[in-house]
Parts: sequence; structure tokens; C-alpha cells
Amino acid sequence: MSRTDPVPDLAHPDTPPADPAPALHAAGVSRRFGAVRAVDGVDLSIPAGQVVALLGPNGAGKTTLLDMALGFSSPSSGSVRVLGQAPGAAVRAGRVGAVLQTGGLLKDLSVRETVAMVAGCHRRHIGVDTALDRAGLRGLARRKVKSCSGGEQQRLRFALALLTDPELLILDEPTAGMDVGGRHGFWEAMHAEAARGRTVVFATHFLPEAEDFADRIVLMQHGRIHADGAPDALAAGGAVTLSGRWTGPGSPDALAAELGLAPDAVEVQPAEGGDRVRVLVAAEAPVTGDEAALHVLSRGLLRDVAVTRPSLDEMFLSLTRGTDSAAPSPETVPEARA
Ligand SMILES: Nc1ncnc2c1ncn2[C@@H]1O[C@H](COP(=O)(O)OP(=O)(O)OP(=O)(O)O)[C@@H](O)[C@H]1O
Repeated sequence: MSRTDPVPDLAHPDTPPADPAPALHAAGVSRRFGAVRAVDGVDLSIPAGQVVALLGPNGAGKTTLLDMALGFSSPSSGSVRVLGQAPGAAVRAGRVGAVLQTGGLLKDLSVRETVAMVAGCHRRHIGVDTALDRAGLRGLARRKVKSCSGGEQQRLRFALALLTDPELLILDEPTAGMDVGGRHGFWEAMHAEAARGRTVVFATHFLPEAEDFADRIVLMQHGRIHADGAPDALAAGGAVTLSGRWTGPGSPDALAAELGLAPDAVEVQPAEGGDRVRVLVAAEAPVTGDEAALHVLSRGLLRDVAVTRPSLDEMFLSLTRGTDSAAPSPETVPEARA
């Protein structure tokens, strides 16, 4: 039985096993540094086995959140649990491995000596050769750390993170400083670790990395979670624009009420060409853009409707520009006509 298997209830053999604790659970977590709210009221639950990207621009709060998950710092308010334990206890038990942006490596040791030294600090580990193999470092085992490139040193940190066979891997911009080939190799190795059932949480600025590798993207900005979902679903869940010819009764301004929404969930703008209007359905509106489109079509309110939505790229770009809403661009737009 692996460490993560639930303990069977021997007194009640038919009782289904309890769900394992989430790999990471943050409830109402804030972390302030003086006047700066680095993390601001984050609620996040990551089930075991997921691969999650924390994506956000500089200063979004990604590292601060991961630091709390590793027990390096404590929340100013709220709570963080890791694998059902306090973060520090989970780390001390070897259940969490981390690859951080910085982290002391002894420059005069070889790659193998470094892994062997750290293995010597743990009662239980997967073995030096296995860790070197999994991180793709066997060919570099005799190289001195000081002669390794930045990317190779990141791989060495990865080998160290794997030593205790952790259930949760936390990676803070793990491919920073790697060239394209290095990144590719790193993510291949990480894919193999995820396939072994490990939970992987990584922070990145690179949208393609998040899209290609993660099951789920948590988009952070100003310490808050701005969007959270599978890469495809995230873009689909963003703000949507319907444009078409108004053919409904009364004024298009009554559309929010027609859709049963609060007035600020829908913005109606006149568009070029007489009776044409553009209707922006906010991402937070309690109907999806598709539902809104279906409604206006079936009620005969709009004709010649085009539905546009921002791609994940555009959502992310708008965040990095510091604005809250993404403007859809016509090239990327799936179009529905009626
Ligand atoms: N020890 C600290 N003292 C003061 N401010 C801090 C400290 N650590 C982080 N901050 C501030 O908190 C905010 C969030 O920083 P954080 O490093 O968590 O962001 P990030 O999303 O990881 O950014 P990056 O992608 O640049 O690493 C920033 O405004 C940062 O300046």
C-alpha cells in the first residue's frame, strides 16, 4: 500500500474509503508585506494527481503563495494545508519536493556528489542513480556544479526534489534560464513524473508552458485568482461579445433585463451600420456567452449574430497589460451566424 492509500476501515469493511486530502488547500489566504497585499484572499483546492500551472505576470503573488505551501512563510490570515498536514510537517516528512528559482548548490561538488550528499540526509530515498536518471542527468553525473549551465543546475534541483519520492512537486519557474531544448527535456521528464501520479504545481510566466503541460491553469493577478480552469475552458469562460442587428422590441438597453441579468452584466454599444449593436456579456455573468447568444437568437432579438470571445492568449495579455477585461480580436474568433 502506498503512503497515499486511505487506511481501510476494518470495523466497517463496506465503508468506502474517504477521499484523500487535497494536495494543496488554501482557504481565505492573504499574505501582506507592509502595505503590499502579495496574496489577497485566495481560496484554492488542488486534488491529488492534478498538474496545475499558477500563471501570472510579475508580482502576481505566485511565489508568495508557493512559499506558504512550502512552509517558508505563514499566511497573515487564512490557512494553508498540504496533503492534509501543516505545510512544514508535510515538507519535513519528505512528502513535498520543490524546485525553486534560487537555492544553494555547492559549486565544487559534482552533480552525483550533490545528489548523494542530499540523499544522505534522508532516511528513505529513491536512490542516487534513479534520481539522476529521472532528471536526465546520468550523462552529467561527473560534471562539477560550477561547470553546469543554468538549465542543468535546474535539472539538478529537480533531481534533488525527486529524491524523497514526494507526492507533491512544487516548481517555481523551473525552466527559467533554459533554452528551448532544455525546456523540452525538462517538461518531458516532468510528464513522466506526473504519469506516476504525482501532483505538480508550477509557477510560470509562459502561457504556452501552462497550456501545454497543465490540466488546470490558475491565473493570478494582484494576489488574487482571476480565472481557474482547464486551459480550454478558461478561454471559453471569458467575456463574450455578441454583435448583430437589433430586431427586438423596444431598446437594446433592455437586453440585460430580457436575459434576467443585472444591468452591469451586459454592456450594449452601438456598432457601425445603423441598427447594429455590440453586446458585451461579462465573464462574471451567470450565463455563458453561448447561452446568451441562444437566447437572443431564439427570441428574435438579434439577427446576423457573430459571437467573439478572447483567446487565452488575449486574456493573459490583457492581464499583463494590467487591465481587467480582454478585448476580443476578430482573427481569433469563432463565429456563429444565424
Ligand atoms: N519579502 C517581501 N517583502 C516585501 N514585498 C514582497 C516580499 N515578497 C514579495 N513581495 C511583494 O509581493 C508581491 C508578489 O510577489 P511574488 O514574488 O509573490 O510575485 P510573483 O507572481 O511570484 O512574481 P514573479 O513572477 O516576478 O516571480 C510583489 O509586489 C512583491 O514585490
